[in-house]
Amino acid sequence: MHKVVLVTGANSGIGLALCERLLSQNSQVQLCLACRNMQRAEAARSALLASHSDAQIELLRLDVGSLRSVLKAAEEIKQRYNRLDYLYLNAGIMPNPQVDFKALFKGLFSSNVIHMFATAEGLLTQQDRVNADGLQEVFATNLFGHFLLVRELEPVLCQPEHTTQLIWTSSSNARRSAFSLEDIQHHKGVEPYSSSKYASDLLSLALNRHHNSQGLFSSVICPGLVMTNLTYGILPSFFWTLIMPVMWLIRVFTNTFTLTPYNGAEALSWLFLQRPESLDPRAKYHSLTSGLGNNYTQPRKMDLDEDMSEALYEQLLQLESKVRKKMKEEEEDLRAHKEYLDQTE
Ligand SMILES: NC(=O)C1=CN([C@@H]2O[C@H](COP(=O)(O)OP(=O)(O)OC[C@H]3O[C@@H](n4cnc5c(N)ncnc54)[C@H](OP(=O)(O)O)[C@@H]3O)[C@@H](O)[C@H]2O)C=CC1
Ligand SMILES: CC(C)=CCC[C@@H](C)[C@H]1CC[C@H]2C3=C(CC[C@]12C)[C@@]1(C)CCC(=O)C[C@@H]1CC3
Repeated sequence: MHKVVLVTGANSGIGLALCERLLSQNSQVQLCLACRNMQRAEAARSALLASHSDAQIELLRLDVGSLRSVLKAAEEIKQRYNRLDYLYLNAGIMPNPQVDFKALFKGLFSSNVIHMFATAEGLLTQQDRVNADGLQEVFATNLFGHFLLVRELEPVLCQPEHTTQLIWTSSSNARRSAFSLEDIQHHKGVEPYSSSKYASDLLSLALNRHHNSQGLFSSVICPGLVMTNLTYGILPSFFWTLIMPVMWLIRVFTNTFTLTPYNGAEALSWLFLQRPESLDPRAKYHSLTSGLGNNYTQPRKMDLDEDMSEALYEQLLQLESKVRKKMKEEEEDLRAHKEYLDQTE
């Protein structure tokens, strides 16, 4: 039977490279590109069909940063497919990033320099905002929209007769100290990206605890530092091009500088080939590229706490009930308003 694979944020960067790699690995795979912009989704499909003319590629409108869009997309998925084999939770944003150049310069002369380049610890902050659903945008996009999608799709994902893999694109920037159970949306801090990625690591662990017995397995990957629209938002693309020789040199010391979307998608495509039961729920699977340009995947233990992951899971369930209630009330208000308008006409 053909494997059904859904990828969020599939129209560019690592998501698009993953689709390309999956089709090269298995031309029979049934791909669904879940994107918020249908024009970009069409362009991605055309690019994939140019190299894989017989590929089965469907498009789905999904804005993971909008609760209504997630619910609508989940309904559509349930109508289209009676099973999903892989759900790649890849869409992500890093709005208004700011590099601390002073810290970067200081770090260059410290013993921590490799760690700094690999994780961006102490180098990067972002400016978040509240979205139309009243949630912090980075949290809503990188974590909560995906969580709601998984919750809505549980009947399709949790089928004991076959396994499904959830695969989160996390980051080496995910850091415990950026995350707080008292502020899971990161209202107060300046590292919403790091917080949201650490939250995805915790959530993946909790999803395994709750759903492995139902055939659902969750993993997290880190693609390394990759040149994509996300990184072009941090520094302009011409700057990255200028410093490319320096980056190749740094790659000799830290294999996390994968640089191309193809290399960054290594761990995502490696996981496609693994038996989910054999994976370690406490490991992050890193895409790595050696100084000579060879790609490989390496699991590294994550700094996770079982109680913390359960507490986050509980909070997400509570937030889910709250937003569902709010959406229901809004729909009822709208219906009442329409009825009133009909009567007064
Ligand atoms: N590049 C890097 O160095 C690293 C990236 N990552 C992670 O990799 C993932 C992919 O990012 P990358 O390929 O680098 O960057 P890109 O910006 O190229 O890709 C991000 C993708 O997510 C989509 N997306 C963003 N917001 C939404 C939304 N609300 N609903 C649906 N889709 C959305 C984008 O769509 P659109 O084109 O419409 O904006 C795009 O397709 C992200 O989760 C990122 O955090 C992790 C570590 C390092
Ligand atoms: C000489 C040189 C390489 C300069 C660039 C300095 C910084 C802009 C980068 C150093 C480490 C990078 C990094 C990321 C962004 C750019 C850096 C801070 C990420 C945060 C991008 C998104 C991620 O998810 C993880 C990356 C870690 C490393």
